[in-house]
Amino acid sequence: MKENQQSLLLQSIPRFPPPKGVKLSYGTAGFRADASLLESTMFRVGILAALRSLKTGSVIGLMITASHNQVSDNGVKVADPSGGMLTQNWEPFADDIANAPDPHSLLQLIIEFAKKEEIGFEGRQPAEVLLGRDTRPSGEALLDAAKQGITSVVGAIATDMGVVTTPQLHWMVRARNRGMETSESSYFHQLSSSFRCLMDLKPEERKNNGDDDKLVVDGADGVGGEKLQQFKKTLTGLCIEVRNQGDGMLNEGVGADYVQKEKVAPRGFGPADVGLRCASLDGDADRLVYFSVTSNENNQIELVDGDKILSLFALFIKEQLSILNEGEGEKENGSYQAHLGVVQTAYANGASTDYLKEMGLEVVLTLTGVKYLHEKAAEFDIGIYFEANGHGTILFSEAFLSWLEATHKTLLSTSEGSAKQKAASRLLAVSQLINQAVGDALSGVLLVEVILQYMGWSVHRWNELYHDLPSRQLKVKVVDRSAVVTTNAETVAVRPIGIQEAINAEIAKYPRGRCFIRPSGTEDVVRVYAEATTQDAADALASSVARLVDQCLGSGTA
Ligand SMILES: CC(=O)N[C@H]1[C@@H](OP(=O)(O)O)O[C@H](CO)[C@@H](O)[C@@H]1O
Ligand SMILES: [Mg+2]
Repeated sequence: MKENQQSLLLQSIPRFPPPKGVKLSYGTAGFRADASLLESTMFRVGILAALRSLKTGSVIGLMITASHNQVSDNGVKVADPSGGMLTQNWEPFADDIANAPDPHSLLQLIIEFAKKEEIGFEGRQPAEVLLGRDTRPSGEALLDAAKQGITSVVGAIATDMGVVTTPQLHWMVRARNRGMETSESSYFHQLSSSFRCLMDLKPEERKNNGDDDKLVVDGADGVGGEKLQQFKKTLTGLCIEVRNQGDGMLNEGVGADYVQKEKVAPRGFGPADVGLRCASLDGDADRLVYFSVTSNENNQIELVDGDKILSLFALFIKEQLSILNEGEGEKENGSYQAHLGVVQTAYANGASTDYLKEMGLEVVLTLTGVKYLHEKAAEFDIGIYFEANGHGTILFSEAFLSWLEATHKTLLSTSEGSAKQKAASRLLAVSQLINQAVGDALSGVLLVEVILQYMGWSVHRWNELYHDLPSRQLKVKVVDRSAVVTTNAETVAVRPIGIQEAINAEIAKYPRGRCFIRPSGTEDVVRVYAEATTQDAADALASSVARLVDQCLGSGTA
């Protein structure tokens, strides 16, 4: 590393001393902590993002958000050139620099890493990082720290995209690296035009449905609510009312995480909404769940979670593929047997996995965290991934898309208006609508809505696809959550020694019981998940295992 670069870093590094006695980890989805602890982390991740840009010769994203966490928390995640999550190979470097205790050791780590990764600082195009943040009040100061980190790499450019959803920033990074326009309006334009195209391809008899059929969306009092309120004005054929647009406290009794975990209606929804089709976004709008208020009391809901969204998408895609392949002998006529697969985690409801397998789909389980699901889904021609909490998307391989585009062109010239041509158009429109970089609640909501209209289904009909096994999730606050170590896609705890045997003894008491624990990567808690044949049994199993965790490691249930 040249001297001018070293001295630039040495000038800026001391301005952001790390907090004392705090160990930070890149975790499930970037660094997260109380916002007051994060200035030095932002600055350092800014440096990392600029280095990543130099290494890849591409634009990189840096998003400041703590998603579903309480408003006083904040966090940061990095988007790679494809718009996906930062390559996992760089996570150890992120952990090391975030925790480097003094300027000298930080500089040393950067010099060594740049050498190992063969990052040249001169003679190439300068680094560029696109920055975004959610609506958290701490975001502005943290953005400034990140910018200073970026610009302490010689020549690096920090481009502020303002307050955006996480998926918008990922989309912009991807678009920019493909030579496309990166503005918010181009993002909205892509979503609305592909949505329009899918609406126009509805079966004739369903063409007039939908206009007076309202969807009510809980915006979590975050950035997603604001954006949807703005975006919905440009949509026709869909009536959306947005509540919790940002006047109330972010994520406080609202949002997809709250609705999915507590299984109750969010703030602002009540008896007057019984039976309506409702949806909830999370704090940075990368998660989406649907629900419908079922009773006048206790805010009870029918929850339609990420597993059901995945099932709906899988059904639709499978149907379009079979229309497209109808009557085509394998390998004849250029037909392409697309490899369709779905990816879930251990939190997926057991009934959903059974349902998807019965549909003849290949189902893969990965660790919790989009970075794992996305990677796996990218191995298919069409890979659909969803976490039960509503984070997911549909990935189309380049090879499949090229085939689809060519086939569509041929069909347009030979049999315009045929069922096959329409199926090809629909699949192409889905690939434009659904975010290819990361799960996106705004594009997700549009795809769900258009598929429901295509099928002529109500939210209740959709929810009847299969019946969820009753489940319960709890959090346990412990002294050190890293004391829990898991294996087998997080379903077996190998540490603390003996705890898994005790959990197994509890599980054995319940028919079809399933339960596992794992340390959260976003909150300072151990999570407990339990499933059984009745809600009481799931609740009892979760509580007894939470007690075990507490006795073994902890200090009271969160
Ligand atoms: C059980 C659960 O919902 N876990 C969530 C949560 O991670 P944890 O590591 O469990 O805190 O936040 C992640 C980021 O949003 C999300 O990917 C993941 O699914
Ligand atoms: Mg989120």
